[in-house]
Amino acid sequence: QLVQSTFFPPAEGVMLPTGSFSNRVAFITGGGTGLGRAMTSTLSQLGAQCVIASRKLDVLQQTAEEISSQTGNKVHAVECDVRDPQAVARCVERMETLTGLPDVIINNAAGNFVCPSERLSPNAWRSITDIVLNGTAFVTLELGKRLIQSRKGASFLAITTIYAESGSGFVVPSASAKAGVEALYKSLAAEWGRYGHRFNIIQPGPIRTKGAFSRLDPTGAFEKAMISRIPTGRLGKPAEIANLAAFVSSDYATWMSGAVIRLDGGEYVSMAGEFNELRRVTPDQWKMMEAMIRNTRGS
Ligand SMILES: CC/C=C\C/C=C\C=C\C(=O)SCCNC(=O)CCNC(=O)[C@H](O)C(C)(C)COP(=O)(O)OP(=O)(O)OC[C@H]1O[C@@H](n2cnc3c(N)ncnc32)[C@H](O)[C@@H]1OP(=O)(O)O
Ligand SMILES: NC(=O)C1=CN([C@@H]2O[C@H](COP(=O)(O)OP(=O)(O)OC[C@H]3O[C@@H](n4cnc5c(N)ncnc54)[C@H](OP(=O)(O)O)[C@@H]3O)[C@@H](O)[C@H]2O)C=CC1
Repeated sequence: QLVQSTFFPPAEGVMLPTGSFSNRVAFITGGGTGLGRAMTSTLSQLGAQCVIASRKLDVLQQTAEEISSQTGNKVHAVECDVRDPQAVARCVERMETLTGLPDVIINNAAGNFVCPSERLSPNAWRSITDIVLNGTAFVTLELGKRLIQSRKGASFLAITTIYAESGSGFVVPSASAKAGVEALYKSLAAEWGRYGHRFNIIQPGPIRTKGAFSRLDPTGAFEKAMISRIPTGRLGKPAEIANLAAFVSSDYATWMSGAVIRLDGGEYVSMAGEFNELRRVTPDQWKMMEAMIRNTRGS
């Protein structure tokens, strides 16, 4: 952490009023681990009945039991590989039996690893884009059609990343798929408002989770450099994403649709600005540079 991080301590308590999600059902893909788990925990604390879905049923069940026993609200675990549209349909059928159709859908499941693009096999490309773009599309279309049929409104949220906008080397399948997810959600925000559906996007900056860090910084060599370019001087916390996701999915945000919200401690703008490296210039060096600039004449 950098010294300035003391100005920006994370508030990790639940932000919204108790009961904000009473009588609501939330469906969270990848809800068994990392950020998905944090979002599930927050929504459950706020009164939601949650359904979490991913490939590893044992992981889901453990998370579901831990959160349910803490909050007193039921969390259901449903096995689902989002790459398989038939598995998604079966998962949604199971959810309809358990809880009915959801009020809140969070497309959070993802796959990623750092890899020079010239080393990617077609299957490596497919494995990431299938989870991230096709998986999000299959979940969204399956639920969207059923919600439309039932005339029920819902809030859809996709978790993308700051490089969905800029692109990024070494995570090219993820960058391409996350950009596709953003186009999907912005497009549906325009098309499906008439059915009572909102679509929003959160772009997190780096937040320590086992899933992300083990695949994106396996040696730990890049963490220091990452933190040094974040103006608020620290990584994000899962609870910070969870509070924002809860707000975006809540009745306090019913006028929000088609929004792309970056939560990254300022990392994106810090990497983007042409002259931001001048942060390293010392006061004495500035004195000298200013004198040189002021002395420039006629050119
Ligand atoms: C430090 C953090 C800073 C910023 C973070 C910003 C953004 C973060 C975005 C994220 O999405 S983080 C979330 C990360 N979490 C996960 O990835 C969890 C799920 N991931 C997985 O299950 C695996 O990692 C998976 C994506 C590879 C999928 O697993 P699956 O079992 O379906 O695939 P396979 O193991 O069969 O592999 C498929 C295919 O890919 C090739 N491959 C796998 N790993 C690599 C690698 N490291 N480098 C190159 N290629 C790889 C593998 O060889 C297969 O291809 P072939 O069949 O051999 O051709
Ligand atoms: N942590 C970070 O720094 C950042 C994370 N993000 C995004 O946040 C989200 C959560 O990531 P994070 O919590 O860090 O990482 P995790 O690895 O913990 O979360 C990924 C989740 O996706 C699930 N998943 C993967 N493949 C599938 C599949 N085929 N079907 C269903 N579920 C699947 C995994 O469960 P299982 O293995 O059981 O299937 C896992 O629970 C992702 O969208 C990621 O891109 C974005 C920017 C930064």
